[in-house]
Amino acid sequence: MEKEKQDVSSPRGVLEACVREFESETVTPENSTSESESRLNSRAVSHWRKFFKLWNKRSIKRLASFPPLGVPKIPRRKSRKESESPLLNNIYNFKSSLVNFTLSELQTATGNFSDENLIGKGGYAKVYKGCLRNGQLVAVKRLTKGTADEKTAGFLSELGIIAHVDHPNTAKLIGCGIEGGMYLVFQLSTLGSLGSLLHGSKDNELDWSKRYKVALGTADGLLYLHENCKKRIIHRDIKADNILLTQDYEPQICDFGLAKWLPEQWTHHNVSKFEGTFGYFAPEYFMHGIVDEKTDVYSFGVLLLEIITGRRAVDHLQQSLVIWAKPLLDSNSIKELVDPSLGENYNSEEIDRVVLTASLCIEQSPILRPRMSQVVILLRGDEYVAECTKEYREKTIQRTYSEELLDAEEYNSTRYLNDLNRHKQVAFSS
Ligand SMILES: Nc1ncnc2c1ncn2[C@@H]1O[C@H](COP(=O)(O)OP(=O)(O)OP(=O)(O)O)[C@@H](O)[C@H]1O
Repeated sequence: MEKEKQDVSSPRGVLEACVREFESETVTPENSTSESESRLNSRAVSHWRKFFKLWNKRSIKRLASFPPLGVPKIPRRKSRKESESPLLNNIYNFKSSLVNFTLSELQTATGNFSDENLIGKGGYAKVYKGCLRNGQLVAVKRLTKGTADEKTAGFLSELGIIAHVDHPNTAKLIGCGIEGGMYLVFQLSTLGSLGSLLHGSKDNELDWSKRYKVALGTADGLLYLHENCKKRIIHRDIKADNILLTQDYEPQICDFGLAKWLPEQWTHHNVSKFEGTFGYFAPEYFMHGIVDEKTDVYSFGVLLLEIITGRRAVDHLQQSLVIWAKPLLDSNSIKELVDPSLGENYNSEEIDRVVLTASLCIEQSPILRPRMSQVVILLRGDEYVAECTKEYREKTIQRTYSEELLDAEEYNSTRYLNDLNRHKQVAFSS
């Protein structure tokens, strides 16, 4: 057991190293910047400890024989058909499988973009259900907002990212169209978005096992974007409306309109214009415009809270879910947190894991938030670790820019709540 504790490549080692790292980085009196921050940090460590206790209680024997942790291999999608547009091929390094649709093909598929086929409306686009000549069901995203230049920029930016993304938990782009407008054509996700199922008017279709599946799959998709995709991608708009569900409730991350590639050597990206969705913003994003992996982790934490509670990130009274949930998370009041429509029909071990993961992901200081590779371990627990392959790609733990900045700065919970309220006022004042 002692030997395993020392081994940072074992699952137990990874988690214990995290706890040790948190303890040494956060609660020593020398580097604690204020009393309140120290209290805040102790709370985060105690969240990790709670998780760890849970882990220890159930899996001590099996853990000893676990193989080192590996990242599952992602199957590559096979090519469908050569793109018909050499220009787009050259400029955007298109996947060879993407189709260039004519306007008349898209009109035929969507009943001339009829209202009956309108299945989604976002800030930038209208999305129509369609059926291609070969019978394939599609979602056609027609960019509607902004000047011609803004539409082109938005289209190219989303296309440039989504065309490089290929994972079971990301939306599947089939092709695009640039005749008579800007169109992106995706495989249809028949159940629509997680947001529409969680908050829609239909009877509750999402039992706990489906919600847990959605949480796991979304974490896998986001891990892929951050760490396993050809480019390092920050999504920047993770929310329930941007998680689509296939017929068997497999989640697919969609809407790469705000996504950013971060070159390896960049610590972070800075933005001056606020884009995204209020209620999901990480504090370092609205305070400093910082975009990196940890800003997505925060949004993912809010998404987990939505899944647990069935509440919106910001409700009709403009109350923030994070502010509502924080005291309940801190006191581990699971019964008060859980969506009343679930009753007691949930697996308490799974819900404990999801609640603790959410608590960590919404920590105001990015350094206290886990990375997506840690989130996947936290959410899946020992069942996942037991299935891990022998391959272990050791990665040096590099701190993200926002971790460095927030660590260096005194940022306590009173300031955080003040900032959150201030930004809420700004967001809703126009
Ligand atoms: N492939 C798809 N299958 C089914 N429904 C989809 C698909 N793609 C999008 N939708 C629906 O359309 C909605 C809007 O899509 P999307 O988020 O891509 O648009 P947007 O204008 O970029 O939105 P936002 O304002 O969030 O940026 C989604 O929430 C979803 O309900």
